[in-house]
Amino acid sequence: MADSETTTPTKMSARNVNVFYGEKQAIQDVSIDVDLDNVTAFIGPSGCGKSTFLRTLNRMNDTVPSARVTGTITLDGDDIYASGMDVVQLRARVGMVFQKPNPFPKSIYENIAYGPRIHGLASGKAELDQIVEKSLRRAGLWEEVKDRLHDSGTALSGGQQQRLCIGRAIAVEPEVILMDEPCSALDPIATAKIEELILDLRGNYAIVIVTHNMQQAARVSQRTAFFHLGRLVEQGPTTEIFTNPREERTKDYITGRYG
Ligand SMILES: Nc1ncnc2c1ncn2[C@@H]1O[C@H](COP(=O)(O)OP(=O)(O)OP(=O)(O)O)[C@@H](O)[C@H]1O
Repeated sequence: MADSETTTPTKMSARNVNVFYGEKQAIQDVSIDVDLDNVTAFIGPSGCGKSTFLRTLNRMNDTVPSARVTGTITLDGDDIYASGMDVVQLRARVGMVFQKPNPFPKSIYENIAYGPRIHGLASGKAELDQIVEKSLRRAGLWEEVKDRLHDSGTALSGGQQQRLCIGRAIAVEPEVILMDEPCSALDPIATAKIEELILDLRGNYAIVIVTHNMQQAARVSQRTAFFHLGRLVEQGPTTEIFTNPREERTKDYITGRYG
């Protein structure tokens, strides 16, 4: 199991959150806190709403015309659905890594430099170069790409592309990183590298990961939330959820009885 959870301040809070796609309700009355220094795993059977809920945390659901969110979600106490919220800024603070690596069809350097440039984080080329190096180092990719920064990001292997996407998220200095099944398109070696990276990043960012892989949830997370049919059934320290779940449905899922 991953290192035990630490008691850390809450970074994000969701209270009584519902999500609808048109008439269909995909998330029902979910309340959960995301801690600053822990990795939180969302697990549950396909279609239970993990991705939908994850996407409420940086308003990615805004991009789906039929989606509607009710309830309250806060980041450092501020309502992220408040009318004055700058969504571009929010998504820089709450970054996201997707299931399929999706680097821009640009150079490795540009993949990382783009965000800091548009957010005005660098005053010149030298500072931008530093941000690119620091982000690629943090993403565990620097040594592999430092001599070919101007090659296309899409020419990297799948695992390298995913680390590039993590580097791209890190480059704009996020506070929270949301990962939606970040390893599902990767082989076991590339997966192990991403898991190591998640453990390295822990403590610098609040991290939430959606995963279908129980072993992965156990390895990388300190908190686990189990979703079923759009509801949050149970949440708690990962060790407890995996060894001593309170709910029968959680036990059935983690022992592979359904899902
Ligand atoms: N854009 C959309 N429009 C309409 N319904 C959607 C949309 N996205 C998801 N849904 C529905 O919402 C429910 C939850 O889907 P979601 O993708 O969040 O589940 P999930 O637990 O992440 O599933 P999986 O593990 O298979 O990725 C499903 O019934 C799904 O069909």
